[in-house]
This record gives sequence, structure tokens and C-alpha cells, in this order.
Amino acid sequence: MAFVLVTAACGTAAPPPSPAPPAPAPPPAPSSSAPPPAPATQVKQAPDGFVRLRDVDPSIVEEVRYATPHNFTGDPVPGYDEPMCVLTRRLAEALREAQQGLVAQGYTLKVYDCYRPQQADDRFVEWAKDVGDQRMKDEFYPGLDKSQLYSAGYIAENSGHSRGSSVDLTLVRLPVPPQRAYVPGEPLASCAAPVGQRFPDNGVDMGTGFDCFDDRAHTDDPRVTGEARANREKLHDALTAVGLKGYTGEWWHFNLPQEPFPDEYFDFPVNSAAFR
Ligand SMILES: C[C@@H](N)C(=O)N[C@H](C)C(=O)O
Ligand SMILES: [Zn+2]
Repeated sequence: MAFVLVTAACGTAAPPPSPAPPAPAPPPAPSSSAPPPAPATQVKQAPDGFVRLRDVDPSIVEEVRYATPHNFTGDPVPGYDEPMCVLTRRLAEALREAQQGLVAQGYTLKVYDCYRPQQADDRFVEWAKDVGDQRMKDEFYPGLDKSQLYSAGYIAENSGHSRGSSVDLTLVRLPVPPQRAYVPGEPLASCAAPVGQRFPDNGVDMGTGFDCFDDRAHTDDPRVTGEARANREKLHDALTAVGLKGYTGEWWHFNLPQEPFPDEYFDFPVNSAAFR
């Protein structure tokens, strides 16, 4: 912008000029086209006692499914702003301890779900009522009606995940093989089909895929034998050795007993800005 300086040009003696007021500060120049980061006050903060798993043990693999469309709803789930694992500190420290023993045996943990904001649980409830949406049935609940998923114990309205003290996870052999990405709209295969026929996971064979809402996913299902049975036991032994408790309804779900927030369901987002 051009500024024009206008001076007085009349014949009478002008009063001595008074000192010019200070020029207003110019607005800050935009540094790039990216929007500025949201101030910390705009993101609900994680309470003390919650941590990012990567800050406790960055060697644990994270594939946070609900931040992606590869889950039983077919869409990223509200509240998961980033594919990041957040947990109560005690649960994260228990996983770090289990990881040390597993790495010595040539395995790593891989987490699928950690702290889950309550808004995500609420979204699951809404999704279960929407009988018109069967997009992911063929992979995740091939033998059940979606209205049965709560009564069968596969999803909880008020989940230990939203208290930060439940985790869904598997084992991966080291070195970690590449994980193929899911492409929305691709043909779906049943999560209860044999390994090699279901969606490929870089984890070891556990007899079903993750979030497989089917009897075969029950930890002690007798049809799961051989290598898959041994893998379930390896995961179970590693986690119970550090004080966690497995859920009999899903081989991948473990809880922290004597959890720090037994009655609180949190709703801060899975977002790095919640940890400023
Ligand atoms: C939905 C599944 N990943 C899971 O975690 N189920 C248990 C029962 C839960 O929602 O707490
Ligand atoms: Zn779970």
C-alpha cells in the first residue's frame, strides 16, 4: 500500500509540530498458506495420568484403526484426530514392561485401539442402530446382525477404553513386515476366514482378524488350534505377566486391573494438542 505524506503549505506560521503518535503495529504477515495451529485452549486437555504411548515406549507399533476407515463402521471415528495411542500411564508402563520381554523373543506389540473418547462410543451406538449401513458386515460381523453386537459383548456402550485402561493389541514378528493399506470400497473377506484368505495383517496369525465379531474371536474358542492357539497364549502370557487381564470375548482386548479412573469416561480427543 502507498502512503502519501501531506505537508501544510499555507502562509501563516504553523505551530511547532507535535510529536507523531506511534504507528500502529502492522498485522503479522502470514508465514505460509497453512492455517495457524489451534491454540491449546481450543483442544480439550488430557487429564494428568494420561500419556502418549510413544512417549513411554516408541518401539511399540501403532495401527490405530478407528482413526482410519478400516474398521467395522467403514469411516474414521469421531474423536480420533490422529492415529495415535493414548493410555493411562500405568497401562502404558505395563505395555513397556511386556514389550521388553517380547523383543528379547523376537516379537513386538502392535496396538489397534487405546484410549477411546466417549464420543466414539456414542458414534458406535448410533452406527449400530442404522440398519441400512451394512458396508463392513462381510469383513467384521459376517455371521451376526449388527443389532446383536452389544448384547454379545463385542462392543461396550461405556468402555474401559474410554477410561484409558483398556487396550486392543496383537503380536508382530521382528523385523516388522510392511502392512498393506486398506482401500475403501475394496472387496471384503470375512475376518473369521483362515489366514491368507482374510485381510492381510502384518501381525502373527491369531485365528481371526482384529475386531472380528465372531465366536472364533473368543480367546478360548476350541476351533483355534496349532500356531494361532500358541500365538494367543504368547500374547496372553506376556500381558498377564505384567498384571493385565484378558477379556475372554476378544483375544485382542486387555484391561488394567485397579485402574486409576474406574468411574470416569473421558472425551478429550486423540490429538497431540491435548498434551500441551
Ligand atoms: C470394539 C472392540 N474393539 C472392543 O474394544 N470391545 C470392547 C467390549 C469395548 O468396547 O470395550
Ligand atoms: Zn477393546
